[in-house]
Formats: sequence, structure tokens, C-alpha cells
Amino acid sequence: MKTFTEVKPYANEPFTNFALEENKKAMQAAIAKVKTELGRHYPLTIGGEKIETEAKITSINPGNVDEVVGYVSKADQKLAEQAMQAALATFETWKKVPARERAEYLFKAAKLMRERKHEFSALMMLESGKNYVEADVDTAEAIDFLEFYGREMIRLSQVNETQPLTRIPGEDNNISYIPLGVGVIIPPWNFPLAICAGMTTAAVVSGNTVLLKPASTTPVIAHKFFALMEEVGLPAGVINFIPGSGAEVGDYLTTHPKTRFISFTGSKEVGLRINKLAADTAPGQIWIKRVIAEMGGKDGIVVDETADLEAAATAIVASAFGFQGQKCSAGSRAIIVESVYDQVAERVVELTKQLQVGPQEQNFAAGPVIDKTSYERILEYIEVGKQEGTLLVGGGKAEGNGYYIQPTVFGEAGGKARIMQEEIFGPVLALAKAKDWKEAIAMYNDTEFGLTGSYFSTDEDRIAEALETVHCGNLYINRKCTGALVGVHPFGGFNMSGTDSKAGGYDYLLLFTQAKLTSRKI
Ligand SMILES: NC(=O)c1ccc[n+]([C@@H]2O[C@H](COP(=O)([O-])OP(=O)(O)OC[C@H]3O[C@@H](n4cnc5c(N)ncnc54)[C@H](O)[C@@H]3O)[C@@H](O)[C@H]2O)c1
Ligand SMILES: N[C@@H](CCC=O)C(=O)O
Repeated sequence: MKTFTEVKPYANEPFTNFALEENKKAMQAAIAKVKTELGRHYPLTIGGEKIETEAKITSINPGNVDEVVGYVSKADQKLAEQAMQAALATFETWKKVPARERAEYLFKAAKLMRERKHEFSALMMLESGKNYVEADVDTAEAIDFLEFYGREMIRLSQVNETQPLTRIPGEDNNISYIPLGVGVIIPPWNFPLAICAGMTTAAVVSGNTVLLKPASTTPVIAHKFFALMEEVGLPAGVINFIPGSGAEVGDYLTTHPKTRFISFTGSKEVGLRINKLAADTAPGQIWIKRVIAEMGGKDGIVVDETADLEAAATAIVASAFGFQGQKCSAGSRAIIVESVYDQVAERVVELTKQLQVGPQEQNFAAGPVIDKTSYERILEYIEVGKQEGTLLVGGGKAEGNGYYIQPTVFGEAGGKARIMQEEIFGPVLALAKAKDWKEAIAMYNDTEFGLTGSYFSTDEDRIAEALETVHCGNLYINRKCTGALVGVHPFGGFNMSGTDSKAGGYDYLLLFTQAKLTSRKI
């Protein structure tokens, strides 16, 4: 009989306090260590076989574009097919591994990741441009996902735990949750460890095998996560690591007849494409593919005249500029009741001016954006903003050997302005004026998205109405709209923000399983 780790009640991984010198030094040491490992080559892994390809993804440090983080082998359609065959074969054995044993791999990985926390964060920092706090939060969330989904699978595997069935005489009826098959996991770059680890391990712990195609800007940290799962002994072929072009490998696997599900987190455009392609039935396909798609947002903060205005301004700035506004939860709009608009706008500008821009490894508040494409797109939006609103602070490039942009705030933006409607995914905030709190909520709701939102008020009646009428997957009252915690704030959005598949929630694993009812005459 196997021995397993004792499973204690789930609790979130604490964040590191970098105000303490010893923690700061530990992170600096981790960065120095990771720097000695830059420029390495990373293979694909298919069914446990390491494959070096001639074509490579070159991952660079967005805060110092002369620094190569690593060279990662790149799958083409032939290798994607090989990976599919490996995953199909492994599914036949992996699906029979008891849930408790599957969960154990996640618990072991969580333990090792916790021990090497700063090493994971330091690599992520160099590859994605996160500063100390943002990287630390990402690693903590990855550990949370491992711990949480491990426990969730154990719970789900207890027959009739999730759906206690009505008993009738003469029959023994049971319901259990069995895996789906081979899934394609397509994470984004902006939570390159947490979301990558969460999406992958949720699928795997549920008994599926997967093809993991990481984002092309952050494949090295994805590889470090994959290597950790190998280190804890996850059988070969359960996760097949196949970095590659979204258009080439992604489309091939999305339309593949043996793909049973696609778990995607990323932009609206790519999510909709996957949804459309997956809806077609390929020759030989015997199921309807399941698509889990978590997409973008145009999140916002509503402030009424009864609110604690200092708290609101602080939350607006934190939500807009954390990780340079590159969170799907980023509060890129603030809608403020006109009687307090000037006061809030003034304070937001003051706080934004305090955000210093510089290299992430020196822990500046505002680091680089992810790559040249994003950099140019964001700068274009800033030019659009100059036509649509009043530039209050920022407004262009910032100094540095990387993709640095000044935290930028526009005032007096109209509700239909592009900077109020479109996801910019960068350090750009639009402030808009509403005549009263009802109009402010209506303006908040007037986008195609519905991911996160905050309402600042001290009026209980209005808060009660806001709780009902602000239409988004994650609604916060009197706090920022970023920073959901696993198990505490299950995360996912409405409308064009996705399928509201709540990551870090108690119904998430159901998305990776199918319920089987068995009825026996007794
Ligand atoms: N709702 C959420 O939980 C959530 C969380 C994080 C990020 N996001 C969103 O993600 C976006 C930023 O991430 P991104 O720039 O990596 O998004 P993206 O859509 O450009 O890419 C996401 C992933 O899809 C892959 N891809 C690209 N084309 C593909 C195709 N044709 N088929 C299959 N895969 C393909 C990419 O390589 C990447 O791995 C933002 O819109 C953000 O709001 C949403
Ligand atoms: N869950 C994160 C956002 C993930 C998307 O980028 C938050 O709540 O801030």
C-alpha cells in the first residue's frame, strides 16, 4: 500500500514581505543564481522523450532586450501529432491511477515549489518583467493551485460526495466523475507560472493527459514547471511539453479529431477562434469537444460620492498599474461620480506620478511590458487616448533597454471611447465622469466584457443594488479589482470575458470530467 502525504485543510500560501531585508536579500540571491543559468537550451518532451529541434523560440528579458533567457525547441504539426499519440496511449493507463495517487504528485510539486519559491519567482521576473511582489504572488498562486486541485480531486473522487443521490428501495445508485481524454492546454504569458500550472494540473489530476503549449514569450518558466512535474515522478506522457506557434500547432490540435477538450486562457480573439474551430466535427471525431475559454476584460472601478476617496484612488492606481496593467483583471477604467471626480482624479494622478519605471530585477514599481508587439500596440492606444481624453500623466515611452512605457492616465474619457471599451493590456488608465452612481454602474456595464469590477461606496442600499446589477464574474466592494485568491475568490468572467469557468473554485474540476451514473438492482 502506498503512503501518502497527510492532507491538512487548504490554506493560501502566504506572500513574502520584501520590506524585510532578509527576504530582499534572498530574492537578490535567487536572481543572481538564475542569471548564471540564462541562455540554456530547453527541449520539447513527448512521452518522456526529449527532442531538440532546429527551430527555436528565443525567450528574451523584456526589461533588458540584450539578455536571452533561453532557447526553447519548437514543435511543428508532425511533432504535435507525435505528442497526441503519446498522450492518447498514456491516457489508457493514467485514467486508471487512483485519484489519491494522482493528487499526491501535485502535493509533492507544491512542496518543492515552496522550497524553491524565489528561484521560480526570479526566473519568472526575468522572463516576464514582473517585479518582486508580482512574481512572488504568481508563485504563491501556483502553489495554491497545486494544493487546492489536489484536495479537490480527492473530494470529487468520493462517490456521491458532490451529488448525494436520492435513495430508492431495490437499487444501488452512484455517481462518479471520470476523465475526458486528451486535452490541449493553452495558457497566456501574463501569469506564466500560476495559470500555466493551474490549468495543466487541474486537467491532469482529473485523470486526463495533456499537450501543454505554453505562451511563446514565457516558455522557459513553463519548462521549469514541467520539469518539476517530471521530478516528482509524474509518469511520462501525462504532460507533453510542446511549445510552438499558436497559429500552427494551436489550430492543428484544436481541429484534431482526438482532442477531447481545450483549456484556453488568453485574448478574446484567440478564444473565439478556438471556440469556432472546435465546434466543427472532424472526420472520425466521436464527441463534442469541450472548450474552456477564459478571455480578456475591460475591468473597472466605480466610485460614488459617499466613498472613502483615498481608498478608492489607491485601489484605482493599484488595479490599473500592477504588473504594468497586464492582468486580465486590470482596472483600466475608473468611473467616478461628478461631484467627487476632480478630487479622485487629482489623487490618482499624484499616486501614479510616484510609480517609478525601471528594470524589474531592481524591483521598480513599473517594469517593462512583455514584448515589442505589445509595446507598439500600447503606444498606439496612448495616441488614441490623446484624441479621446485629456492626458493627465505619462503619455509615452520611458527610458531603458527594454519595453518601458510611462504609467499613463487619461481624464474625461467618454463611455464609448475606445480607451473605455477595448482591452489595452498595458499601463493605461481612463477616467470617466458619471452624473450619479446609477449612471456610473450603467457605464461600467456598457462593454462586451464582464470579468472584474469594484464598487466604492459607504451607502448600504447602493452597495446592495451594485451587488445585483454590476455584471461581472468577480465583483469587489471597496477594494481593488485585482488579486483573486485561490479558494477564496474563484476567478472567471461573463460575456466576452469567457466561459466563467471559475479557476480556483470548487466546481472547476467538473470541467475536466464527465459524470457517470451507475445503477444496480439489489
Ligand atoms: N480570464 C482570465 O482568467 C485571463 C487570465 C489571464 C489572461 N487573460 C487574457 O489573456 C490575454 C493576454 O494573454 P496572451 O497575450 O498570451 O493571449 P493570446 O490570446 O495572444 O495567447 C494565449 C495563448 O494562445 C496561444 N495561441 C495563439 N493563437 C492560437 C491559435 N490560433 N490556436 C491556439 N492557441 C493559440 C498563444 O500562443 C498563447 O499560448 C489578455 O486578453 C488577458 O485578458 C485572461
Ligand atoms: N486572477 C488574477 C488575474 C489573472 C489574469 O490575468 C487576479 O485576480 O488579479
